[in-house]
Amino acid sequence: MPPVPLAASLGDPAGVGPELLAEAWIRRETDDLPPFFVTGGAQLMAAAARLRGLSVPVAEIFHQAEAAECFARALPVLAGPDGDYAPGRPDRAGAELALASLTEATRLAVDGEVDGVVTGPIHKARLAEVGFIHPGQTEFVAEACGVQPGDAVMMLAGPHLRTVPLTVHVALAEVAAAISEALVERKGRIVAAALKRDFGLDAPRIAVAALNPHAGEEGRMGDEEARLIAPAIERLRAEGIAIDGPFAADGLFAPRQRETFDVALCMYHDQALIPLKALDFDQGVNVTLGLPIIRTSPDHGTAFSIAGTGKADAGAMIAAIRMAGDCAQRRFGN
Ligand SMILES: NC(=O)c1ccc[n+]([C@@H]2O[C@H](COP(=O)([O-])OP(=O)(O)OC[C@H]3O[C@@H](n4cnc5c(N)ncnc54)[C@H](O)[C@@H]3O)[C@@H](O)[C@H]2O)c1
Ligand SMILES: N[C@H](C(=O)O)[C@H](O)COP(=O)(O)O
Repeated sequence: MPPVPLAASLGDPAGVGPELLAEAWIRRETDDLPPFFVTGGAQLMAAAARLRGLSVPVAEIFHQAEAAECFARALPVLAGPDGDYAPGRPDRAGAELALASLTEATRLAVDGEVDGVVTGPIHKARLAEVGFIHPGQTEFVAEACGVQPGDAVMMLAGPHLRTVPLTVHVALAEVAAAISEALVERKGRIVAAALKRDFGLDAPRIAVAALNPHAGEEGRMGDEEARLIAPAIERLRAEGIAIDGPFAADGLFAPRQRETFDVALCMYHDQALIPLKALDFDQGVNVTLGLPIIRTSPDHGTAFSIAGTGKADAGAMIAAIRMAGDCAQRRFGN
């Protein structure tokens, strides 16, 4: 029986998503990628590949079951909404196409028709203009799965580091108020379980970053560490989770420190994403933990300014496809 494929959404069609999916297909053998297909946009995908100078035969398919069979000779694209390829020029029609593609890929995963979904980069402000009410794709996919947004945990993963932001798309001014013992405990448990189930780590080591400089310097620069973070860590340790901290965040990502943990639970978006993107931008994957489906995405965004120029690196997209396949294999044995 052919393997169950992955569904990939286009992302914003004016961004780098389509050309990087085309490049991933070209590199399917050298990079040993699992079969995937794109949800919608057959003409657009062909145009994106052409402009990047890639010879990619596009096969329009009418059912996901056809994807694995034709993947070796053509890039399968599920028949559906399409559009003109206008790299670097986002518009309303493109945002609608991005949303339709994401919705269909997610539906197929939720219905168990595909092994997982790889979401192309969307532009959140453009999507909001066409009725997307979620802070990001993480929360959209969570809702489609019937999972509370807080229980869908964003992890960024690269060859050198894995990080999880405790608070995500929250203004910096609101971060301290959003941190609670319950949130640290809830996300800590989800991270520990997911690294076991989907990443094959028997006893994942979690390092928790402090919020304040010098981990609060014994209360002189904030007390969230002693009041909220440390008690939650203690309770998780009592449950048998290998978790430690809170550690001053400035030293946590130094090379020697990185060897002491499998994932860093960080307090806010940039605390988690800056080290990851500094070290692993071209191979960084955004993966959602705690879902009944597998969902990954490249760590980068739409990069409108370089879309269609051939400058965009396909490494993160390729890593996202490979990671979705690896997680699916561990979880479903496909
Ligand atoms: N996976 C996702 O859906 C995802 C991830 C991150 C950001 N975003 C969204 O993307 C939009 C733009 O965000 P941004 O400008 O902060 O980040 P961005 O990642 O689009 O761009 C940041 C910088 O990195 C460069 N870059 C991005 N991808 C690259 C690649 N593959 N190869 C080479 N260079 C690359 C860009 O040219 C730019 O200089 C925002 O709406 C943001 O929310 C989406
Ligand atoms: N915070 C993510 C990043 O910078 O990589 C990005 O905004 C994607 O978020 P979603 O996967 O929730 O769209």
